Amino acid sequence: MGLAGHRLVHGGRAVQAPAVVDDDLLAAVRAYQDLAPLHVPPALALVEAARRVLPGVPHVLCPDTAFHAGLPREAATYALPAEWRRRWGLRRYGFHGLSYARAVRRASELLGRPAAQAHLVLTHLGGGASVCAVRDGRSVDTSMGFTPLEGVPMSKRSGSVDPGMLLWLLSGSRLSLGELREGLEHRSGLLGLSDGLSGDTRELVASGSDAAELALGVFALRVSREIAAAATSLDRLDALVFTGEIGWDQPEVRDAVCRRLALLGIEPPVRGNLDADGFVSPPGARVPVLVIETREELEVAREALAALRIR
Ligand SMILES: Nc1ncnc2c1ncn2[C@@H]1O[C@H](COP(=O)(O)OP(=O)(O)O)[C@@H](O)[C@H]1O
Ligand SMILES: CC(=O)OP(=O)(O)O
Ligand SMILES: [Mg+2]
Repeated sequence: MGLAGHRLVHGGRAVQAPAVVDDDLLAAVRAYQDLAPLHVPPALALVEAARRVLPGVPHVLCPDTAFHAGLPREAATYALPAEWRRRWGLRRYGFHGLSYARAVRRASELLGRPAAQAHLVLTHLGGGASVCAVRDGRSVDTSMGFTPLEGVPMSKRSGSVDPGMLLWLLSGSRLSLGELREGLEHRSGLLGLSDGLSGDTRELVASGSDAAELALGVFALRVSREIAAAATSLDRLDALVFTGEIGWDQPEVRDAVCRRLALLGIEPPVRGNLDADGFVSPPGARVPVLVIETREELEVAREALAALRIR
């Protein structure tokens, strides 16, 4: 028997754990697609096509949000009118959960400590970027919220910006809703910071221009700030974990982030890129720094199999 596993970035309230697809579930997911417009519509189109090509196998949706489903309420709640929160289900969900679930398991193997006892800060830096605090193996805070637009700057997405500025841009006839969305989702982040040069840190590091330096500087500041903030949810820091495409292949970014975190006992890495998951911190470092390759597809396979075994 076969099965097909699918990454679903936003499960909303419809899919809080890996679940086998049927028509009702897909209809429920469709209600959430505009909360992750870059991710969910193409994923749903793929699920529909895969169901037509492989009608005889179960299709399992594995949500990014599942890893954060148990966020403490202080971490999940926005300081907004309670009536709005109730009416529209406004809350912080968190994303990159498949990446974090696997990275926590790999980090605990490398640290020789059970995942259920691990206190970690992890950062997934790639097309999308986020930070997550893990306490006793569970997500207790994360930088992305209701949508994958909150938090640190990303390749082309803005991350958090002053909500008052967004209101100002929308008022009068400065920007339309469509223009604002397009700018925040496609022309911001590293690309916007570097004045359109690139959303890819490899090109920014190679460029060495003033605009590239500004982009990398803002990125390192925002990521290290979010890491320090995440650490306030932990009693101790067993390790800092870099993952995501940039986390994996950009030693200059890891170095710039770690240099800002001396107060947390983190030292600059002594190793560059690795061939396999491992340590980049010096031997005996007070806080080990780990680099773990993103393999979301392996986590999807694992979670999809587990979902079927339970049934
Ligand atoms: N150092 C980097 N290495 C790899 N990808 C990078 C790097 N810096 C930025 N990126 C961007 O991150 C994305 C990684 O690819 P992909 O995995 O498809 O994106 P996503 O994280 O959105 O799933 C690409 O858009 C790429 O341009
Ligand atoms: C949730 C998210 O932003 O995912 P990605 O980094 O794959 O775009
Ligand atoms: Mg990705």
